[in-house]
Formats: sequence, C-alpha cells, structure tokens
Amino acid sequence: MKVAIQGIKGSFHHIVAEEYFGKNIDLLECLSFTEMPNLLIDKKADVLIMAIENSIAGAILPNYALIDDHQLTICGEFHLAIHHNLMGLKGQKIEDINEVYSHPMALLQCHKFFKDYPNIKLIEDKDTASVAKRIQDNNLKGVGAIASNLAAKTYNLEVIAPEIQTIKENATRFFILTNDKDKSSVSANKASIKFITSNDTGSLAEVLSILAKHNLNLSKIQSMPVIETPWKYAFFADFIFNSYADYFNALSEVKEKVEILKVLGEYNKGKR
Ligand SMILES: O=C(O)C(=O)C[C@]1(C(=O)O)C=C[C@@H](O)C=C1
Repeated sequence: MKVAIQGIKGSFHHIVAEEYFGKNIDLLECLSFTEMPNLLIDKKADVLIMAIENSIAGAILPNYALIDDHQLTICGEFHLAIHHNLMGLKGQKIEDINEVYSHPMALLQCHKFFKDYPNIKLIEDKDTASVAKRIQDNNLKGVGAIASNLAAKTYNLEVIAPEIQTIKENATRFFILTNDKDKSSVSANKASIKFITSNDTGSLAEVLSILAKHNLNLSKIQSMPVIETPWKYAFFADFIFNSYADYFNALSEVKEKVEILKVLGEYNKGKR
C-alpha cells in the first residue's frame, strides 16, 4: 500500500497513516498539499492522507478545492488528538530560542503560548517534522520546532515545553482519498457532498430540511466561493446516517432542488 502524506516521518500525517493503515506501508512524503493529487493521477500512490480541519484553527479551505478540482473520492476519515511540543537541540532552554518554525496550521494552534515570549519570531514552514529534522541535521542552536512527540524521538530533540496548543483538547480531522470512483464503502454511515443552490430565498433552507426529513445528521457545512462567478457559493456538507435508503432518498430529492450536486465520498465515520 503506497500512502502519500503531507510532511515527512514524525509529522501528524505520518501518525495518522500508521494508525489507519498499520506500520506495513510504503510512505510517500510530500512537502505540500498541492503536489498530492498528481500522485494518485500518476498512480505513484494508492491513497492520500490530507488534513481538512482542526478544532482550533478551523478548515483548511484550499484542500476542499483540491479534492473537488481533481475529482478525488473520500473513502475514509480519521480524527487525531494533536499534542504540540516546543523542541530544540538537547540542553536548549526556552530563553535560548529566538526563532520557531512550523507548519502554518500548527503555529495557529499555539499562538497563545508564544504571547508570553514576544522575542521569539514565529515562521511558517513546510511541515512540523521537517523543521525538527533540520534542527538536528544542521545542529541549529537558538531554533525551535513545534511538532509531535514522535518527531522529537525520531530526530533526537529535547522537548522544551510540552502540550503548547491553545486548548488542551485539540484535534485534526483527516480525509483518506483515492481517485477510484467505486471506492465507497458498502457499510458507509457518512457522506460528503458538494452542492450549488440558486440564489432564491430559502433555497439552502430547503436542502437542509430535506436532509433533516430523511434523518440525516449534518455534522459540518462549509461554503466556498465559486471562483468563476464572483459572490456565488458552493456548499460542502458532511452528514451521518443510519440507513443507506434514507441517504439515497434524501439525495434523490436534493438533486431536484439544486443546480449542481456531486457526491465526494461515502465512508465510515471516524471515531472521535
Ligand atoms: O505538519 C504536520 O505535521 C502535519 O501533519 C500537518 C498538520 C495540518 O496540516 O494541519 C496536521 C495536523 C496539525 O493540525 C498540524 C499540522
């Protein structure tokens, strides 16, 4: 199984890859989300793991567009508790650190901690673990990384401050993606769709009431601009259902009410 992740070994995507697929996988490390879809298209990867939202920092909006534009299929989801640590070379103290590099989503999740250290410069980087690796490879004194315990262990760094995320219960939701249209799970109890309504009064409310009428439990709705038409929006909705028939009937009714309907995936809801 060739599994592509954003980041390198020790990143949070790596942790998800091993928890979801086990340790016996062929890991493909990517340093940006944008390069990931082509790995599926060129058949270099069987699946992608892609973060989609975090409980503190919110949705990673460009990833919705990547999934939609490349016709990827969501075949699973995973919720990971995210524990961020400030780390550096062995022996370094917080007073020694002048610069901290990390993934932009990780920096957003730890802003509060750094309010007490105004002299530390926060700088965006490709991913959490690659900073940890760079500090070790180049023996960088005065530089810190925000990353997982696994990254500290993998790159032999010392944790200077543990659990520095703004809220203790911090979690990120990841999608498992393929480009296989038939990858929907027969036992699916969750689905993700995209739809565009007309701009008439009540058109969104009408769609939502169809979902409710068929016992679908909406877990997330996200609006995204339709970039070809300024001020027009598409909606990306996730919902949970107990009966596939309910889901099927709801979708048939929604189809009659919207301009565009696309199923992004049917899968098993991840444990929280
Ligand atoms: O840099 C990493 O370690 C990642 O796996 C990326 C990422 C993200 O994209 O949100 C994953 C989980 C955390 O929310 C912080 C960063």
